[in-house]
Amino acid sequence: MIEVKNLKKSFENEKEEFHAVNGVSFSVEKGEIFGIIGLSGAGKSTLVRCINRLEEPNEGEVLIDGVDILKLSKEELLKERKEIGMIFQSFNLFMQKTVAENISFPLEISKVPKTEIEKRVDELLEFIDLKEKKYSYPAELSGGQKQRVAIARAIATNPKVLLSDEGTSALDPANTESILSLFKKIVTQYKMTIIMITHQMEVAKDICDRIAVMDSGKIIEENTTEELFRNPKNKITRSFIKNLQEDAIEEKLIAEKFKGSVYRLGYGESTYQAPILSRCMKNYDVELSIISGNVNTIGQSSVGHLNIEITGDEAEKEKAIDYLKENGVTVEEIK
Ligand SMILES: Nc1ncnc2c1ncn2[C@@H]1O[C@H](COP(=O)(O)OP(=O)(O)OP(=O)(O)O)[C@@H](O)[C@H]1O
Repeated sequence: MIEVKNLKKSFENEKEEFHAVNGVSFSVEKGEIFGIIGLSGAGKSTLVRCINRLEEPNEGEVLIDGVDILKLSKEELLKERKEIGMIFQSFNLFMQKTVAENISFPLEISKVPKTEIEKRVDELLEFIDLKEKKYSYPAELSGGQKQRVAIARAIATNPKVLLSDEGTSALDPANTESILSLFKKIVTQYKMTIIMITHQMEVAKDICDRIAVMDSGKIIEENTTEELFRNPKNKITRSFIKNLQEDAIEEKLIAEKFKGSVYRLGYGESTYQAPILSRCMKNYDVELSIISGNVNTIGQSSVGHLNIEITGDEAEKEKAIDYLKENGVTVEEIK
């Protein structure tokens, strides 16, 4: 069980003290997936980094099965960190190491015997379904595959808790889905506890047992996912849920209104500035109508989606879709 009590972390800005985490308390049971959702700047990353002391809190307690992480000496903390795995939005893999070497790293630090390391690495590769990439380098992997390796590395020492700091935010919907399934597998197979922070309600809603909403360094609402959706009390919570419902309404309207095939295109940093759609229309005998779309800035990168209707001959449509996919756009058929 993890208990966070009255956690505080402030930063000295030019003139005054800024309270990034301002008296946060919550507890998470073993085997639970606990989501912390909030807008940019709410203090989510700082909070989660205080849990494993990547950031030193000013005040409070972080108890993992009764052990207060904040009271540990540097040496004791190094040992206890084995109990806390963490993954990041940007994967943070060692680029000069192979997949197997990345996963071995925490085991080597923990002085696990070589033969045991080899066995554990193979077991983890099987678990994340990436056996064939054992000797590949991170640069040779897709974003989703990189995050699976980062997860294997984070859980290699069989920690009690896995912290995810926007672990799916850089991924397209299909890869997000596969990472969320992996989270579920970690909880059922290894009985770990997961604390995940996200700014996306659609990510939290399908997987979290309970969700806490954070704003200005405080938890402003906390409930089981079902209850939070049924009866959101705070304005910010309601706006997270409303956006989600608007997406669902939009998709229903699209299905009713448009005669042709409708697709949802997902694009990221490498694709959103390129004139892929206009080239697609030039190269193939199809018409593309934009229905709706958006761009979100996540950290340094921009990701977004476009809903489009494609009309034209079936064979041409297929070629156009292949062209989009070849150019790094994810294509999901809505109707
Ligand atoms: N090292 C630091 N020094 C000064 N201020 C900081 C530091 N780290 C974070 N902050 C501030 O604390 C606040 C909370 O930041 P934090 O990264 O925890 O928010 P967040 O909810 O994770 O947002 P995002 O999703 O954009 O990362 C922000 O206003 C940020 O500018």
